[in-house]
Amino acid sequence: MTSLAVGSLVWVEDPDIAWIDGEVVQVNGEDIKVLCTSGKTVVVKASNLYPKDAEAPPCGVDDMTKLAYLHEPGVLQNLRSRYDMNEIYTYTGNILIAVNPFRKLPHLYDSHMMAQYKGAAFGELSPHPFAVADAAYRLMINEGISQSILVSGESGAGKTESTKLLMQYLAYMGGRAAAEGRTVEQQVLESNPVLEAFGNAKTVRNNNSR
Ligand SMILES: Nc1ncnc2c1ncn2[C@@H]1O[C@H](COP(=O)(O)OP(=O)(O)OP(=O)(O)O)[C@@H](O)[C@H]1O
Repeated sequence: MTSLAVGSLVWVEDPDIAWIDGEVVQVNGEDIKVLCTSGKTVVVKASNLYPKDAEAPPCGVDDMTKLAYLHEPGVLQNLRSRYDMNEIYTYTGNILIAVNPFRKLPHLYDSHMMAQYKGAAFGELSPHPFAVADAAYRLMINEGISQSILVSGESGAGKTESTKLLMQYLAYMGGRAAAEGRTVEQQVLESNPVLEAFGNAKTVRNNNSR
């Protein structure tokens, strides 16, 4: 980190909460004394400090490319600010980051939401898996090229749930014709529990691991 002066706002690694913010109170060569917001004072090497953006909005930003500093504490702070307001999705450019809410948020995924994302320009509405699915669907239709959506994360992160949402949206867009009173969308989504019953198992990180 460059230009460390007394009064600079910084992030310091913390053994309990990963990162804590504080203010530089003394500079002694490479050794920097920081008064953390917890009230604790620590002495840290300058190379282990990260600048904190004093002007970052308290409610976070919906696309992390808007952050002044795209380092680990900055990214985690932004995701946390948004999560605290029940905003579980955040973009980094055209990548969607999902933070597992571990509770049901049905208002985020109803048919009204799907209708809103239909044809909306990417980035115009709040970050959402429906926006990613819509962009892929439109590229497939308009360019006639196969599309892939990569869903990655550790066990229990929410890959299966996110994939189901992507499937839900693609089935909504592509399968309107009703057969035997049920739409293709319903039929595709109803096959999920059967596949999960045979293909999933409980692990220490996830009750419904694939
Ligand atoms: N968007 C969400 N809304 C509500 N609950 C969620 C959401 N995403 C994940 N969860 C919860 O977290 C649990 C684990 O998520 P999920 O099965 O999708 O993880 P995974 O990344 O596929 O894990 P694994 O790699 O072990 O299969 C879900 O059973 C669900 O309870």
